[in-house]
Amino acid sequence: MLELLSEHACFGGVQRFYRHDSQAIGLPMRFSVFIPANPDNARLPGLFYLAGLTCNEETFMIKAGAQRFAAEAGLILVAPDTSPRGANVEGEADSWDFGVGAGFYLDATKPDWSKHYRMQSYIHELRELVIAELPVDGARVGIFGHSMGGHGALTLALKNPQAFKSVSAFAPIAAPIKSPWGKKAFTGYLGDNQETWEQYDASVLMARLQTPFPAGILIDQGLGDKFLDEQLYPDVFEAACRSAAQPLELRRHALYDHGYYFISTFIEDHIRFHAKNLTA
Ligand SMILES: N[C@@H](CCC(=O)N[C@@H](CSC=O)C(=O)NCC(=O)O)C(=O)O
Repeated sequence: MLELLSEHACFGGVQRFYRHDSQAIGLPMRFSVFIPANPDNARLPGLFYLAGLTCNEETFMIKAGAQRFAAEAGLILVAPDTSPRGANVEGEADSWDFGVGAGFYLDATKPDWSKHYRMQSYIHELRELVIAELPVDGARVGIFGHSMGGHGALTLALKNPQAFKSVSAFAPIAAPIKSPWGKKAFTGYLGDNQETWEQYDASVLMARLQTPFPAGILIDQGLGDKFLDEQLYPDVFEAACRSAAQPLELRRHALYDHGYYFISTFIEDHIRFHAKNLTA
């Protein structure tokens, strides 16, 4: 059951914040939704946004400026939190890139973490929930995200193309097996066997892809991003797309950094990309 926490008129539609008891996580979780004006109560395409390290369910709705364009396109936006809250695992709040605010959109297997840190399953649960409880058309759901959330969006879509029919990302952690953030998260949540990490590496999944996304994948990357060289590896994902014959538009932008000024600059293009793919 959904508990409505707050509701705000926004661009002719409504911005809402909800809490619910998650079965996948085993704890209450929060998420946000933007629903455009929908006088006929029609089923509308839905677009999930997965946020990055240190973010929560509010960050995207407050900072990205997406609602204006979702209102124009007739898209419902859904933004989950980035980790369980209140799991009380020892050390879970000790660093900003692991634990609280850093669930990495995977299902942990290591003891202590495996009980609640199940964000991959949670995103699927939330998808089913918004289809059941809100006017989201289950046949027209897309996904995008930023940094850790870009990694989440790419891996969830690549593994579940029937669930997520359109995918894009801002500055994704595109080859986490090579990235210090990814190595820390995978070691902590999954253990030392690197073969188990591959199911959560977008570049590995892309290299093995059987059926490309016909509408292509859109990625924007700032060249002034301080995390680009050490953490993100868009070139590795680009090479994997080439080998899998996956159409990819990877746009590299001089000067832009890793933050929400970058995202808000290009958010309109992403909303239009998904609206086109999900209404075709
Ligand atoms: N605290 C960190 C910076 C954390 C950061 O930059 N988080 C990004 C996502 S990074 C990858 O997932 C973010 O989206 N932050 C929210 C925001 O409002 O910018 C540091 O000290 O560098």
